[in-house]
Amino acid sequence: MDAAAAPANTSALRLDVALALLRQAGQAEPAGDAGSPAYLQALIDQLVDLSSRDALTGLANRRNFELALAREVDRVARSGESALLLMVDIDHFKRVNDTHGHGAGDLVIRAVGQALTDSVRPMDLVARIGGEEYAVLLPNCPAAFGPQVAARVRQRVARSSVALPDGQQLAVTCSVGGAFAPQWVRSTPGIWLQRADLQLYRAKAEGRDRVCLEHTAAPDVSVQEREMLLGSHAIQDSE
Ligand SMILES: Nc1nc2c(ncn2[C@@H]2O[C@H](COP(=O)(O)OP(=O)(O)OP(=O)(O)O)[C@@H](O)[C@H]2O)c(=O)[nH]1
Repeated sequence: MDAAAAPANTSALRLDVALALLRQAGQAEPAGDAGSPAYLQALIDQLVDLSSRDALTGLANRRNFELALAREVDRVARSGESALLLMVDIDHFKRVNDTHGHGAGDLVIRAVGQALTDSVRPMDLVARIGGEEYAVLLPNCPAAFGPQVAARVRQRVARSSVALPDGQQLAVTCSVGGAFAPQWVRSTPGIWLQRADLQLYRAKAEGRDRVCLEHTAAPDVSVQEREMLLGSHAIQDSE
């Protein structure tokens, strides 16, 4: 038998914690002989999936989102396609927890995650990246569609009322900030995130339940991005 395909000695593998995690997440143990390569690969795949998802909403988690954002920055720099990043934050969420309890807060977080997923294409990535903060990454989103897409996301959340166990219906709104990745420029995920975050901050400061997008379709290139594109000498030369 091929050594690589030989079953591992499962008693030496300590699979119990991995299997308990799967059970806790409501997933079945992989089929097949425990210790066989197919079984172990399926187990690894399930654990990878678990470690990429947010436990409360099932959305992509921050780790998964950061990987996707870095990939998208590279893709945009190579292809020149435009991609939009939206940061979404539930408005006055603390009040929900304070007034209705954390259980209600969790229901709202789930409902907003679902509304976001329903408002974008399957190819877009919706992630929960903090308590009541989400990111939506929209590859191949032409600049002219940005305002429309962001408005749809905000409206979809505002339309969804959340049913609480005591029968109350809770209205929720969110603020949305967005920025396009600079095309043809090797930027960094951090700079892109910062730009979108700045717009989210504006949306909150201007009254919430609104969208703020970075103004220019081809956003200004930061000093750091210009350095990456042209080298620091070119920056000094042009100043
Ligand atoms: N129920 C629940 N609450 C959470 C979770 N994660 C964070 N929070 C709460 O989310 C609240 C966030 O409050 P703030 O950051 O003040 O934001 P906000 O009340 O939404 O105010 P604005 O964003 O300014 O509109 C805090 O009370 C956190 O405890 C979670 O997983 N579940």
